[in-house]
Amino acid sequence: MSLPLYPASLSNPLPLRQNFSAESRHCKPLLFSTTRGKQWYYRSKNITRLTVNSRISSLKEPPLSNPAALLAKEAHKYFDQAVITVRAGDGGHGAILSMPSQKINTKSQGRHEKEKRMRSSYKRDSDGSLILPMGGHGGDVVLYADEGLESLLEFHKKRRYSAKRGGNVDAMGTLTSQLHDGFAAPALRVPVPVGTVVKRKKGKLLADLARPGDEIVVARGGQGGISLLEMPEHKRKKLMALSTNVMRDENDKVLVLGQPGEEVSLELILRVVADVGLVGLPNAGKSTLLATLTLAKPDIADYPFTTLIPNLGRLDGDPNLGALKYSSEATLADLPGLIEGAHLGKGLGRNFLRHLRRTRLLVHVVDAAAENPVKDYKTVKEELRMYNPNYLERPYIVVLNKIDLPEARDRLASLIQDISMIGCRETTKLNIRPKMLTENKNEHSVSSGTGCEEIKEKEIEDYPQPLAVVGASVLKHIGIEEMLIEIRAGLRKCWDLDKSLETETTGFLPS
Ligand SMILES: Nc1nc2c(ncn2[C@@H]2O[C@H](COP(=O)(O)OP(=O)(O)OP(=O)(O)O)[C@@H](O)[C@H]2O)c(=O)[nH]1
Repeated sequence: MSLPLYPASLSNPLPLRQNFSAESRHCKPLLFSTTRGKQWYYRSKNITRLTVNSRISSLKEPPLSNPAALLAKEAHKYFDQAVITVRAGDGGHGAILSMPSQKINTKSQGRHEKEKRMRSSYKRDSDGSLILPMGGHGGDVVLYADEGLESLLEFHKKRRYSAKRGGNVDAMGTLTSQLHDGFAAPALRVPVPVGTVVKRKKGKLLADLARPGDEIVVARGGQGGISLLEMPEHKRKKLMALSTNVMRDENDKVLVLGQPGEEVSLELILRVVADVGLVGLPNAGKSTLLATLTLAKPDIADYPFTTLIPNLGRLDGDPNLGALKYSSEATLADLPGLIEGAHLGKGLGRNFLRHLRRTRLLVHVVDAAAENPVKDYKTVKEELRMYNPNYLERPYIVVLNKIDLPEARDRLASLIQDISMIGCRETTKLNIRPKMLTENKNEHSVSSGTGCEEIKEKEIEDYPQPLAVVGASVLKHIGIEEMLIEIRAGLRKCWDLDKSLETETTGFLPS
């Protein structure tokens, strides 16, 4: 069996591919001219092995028995995590060519003149050797953050993404000056929601696509094969003076084959990116609040856990800012209700607590008509503290909802006072930035070093008081303006803190 050859760059004579084994480094390198310049090639057994591996890994993926039904029923389990396999396109093939036969019409032109003209029409390298066409590069696979997507559910329906292969060199066996490279296949661009973290399956972090338009090449397309000139052995020596791309023996034919595209399994993890996170017990009115303030259309119903996956809505800028109106627009995330024990995974808890990670301002929504609103409020705060104490350092406001109901309206004043008093006055700049926050308190104690014991021991009363406590009925549109004023003031405070932190670290005022 002939052994394939593998391309390597001139500057780095070791092959670029990670699966290339050490044994092949001992193979004798060969230098060829390609349309991308001179390139080294090595003989290797690995291409055959790579192809076999990729087939085995594709067989391992277990198909979902009834994906659509399962996803609809248990969307909350799947919306923020997915494993996919991407395969870049193989390179197109080069061609084996022969030099054109030179029948000379001596009547009209001299033999040397015509030969010279034909030779000069070929593409040549700087050292005068012929450049032969190459197979097209296989398409890369690129993941990019798209604002239009909100969850990773689609990736459970389709788990495999393959880019196109590069085009072959279109040749009839004879070298002509008209020959072109095979076409390079376009990259396969796969949209993912903003906030998607891309990792190699059980491996290292590749990218955090946190802003719209962020992108990463996750699999590179294979390089196209080169073309070779074939000549009977007795004429080969003469031809080698003209070009390095001369086929020396049958084994060289593998160089003409395009290289396989990379195939990788990826883990996608979605972390919701929102300026404001709505938190509260189930049925407190979080989804109704989101629907009132934004154009979002979340499911609203009179039973707990109507919200299964976070809903996002866009809040318009502050009209008082005039021409700068849109500079203060923000994203709101309505998270599923938290219950006691959420930090341990009760209810839908733990999965969703992590989605607060990238929010700046928290809005606690409390059902003021409930039996004990202060206890409900404390339950939610305690769950946040147990999951990640840093969440309690963040600026927040409290909305006492459902004040259209008499039982809420009658005790509103005392509720506002009681809740305003929970916590300490001082605010710290510490950990305001969402990106600096760690996932949970265990991580926190490892990563933050000094002072973590102190944070762990703090009670909810030791964390800052709310920026504001407002009464509202989001259903009946009571107190909405006041609530909006407080949300915007809270957001401005977060942005100001961000700026001052930036100035402290860089020493420059941000533009
Ligand atoms: N009377 C009254 N009812 C309200 C108000 N806001 C919400 N509700 C009702 O409370 C119920 C729960 O509202 P949702 O917005 O679904 O509550 P949620 O906090 O998102 O609930 P989960 O999805 O379980 O987390 C619905 O029947 C709403 O109509 C309000 O201001 N007044």
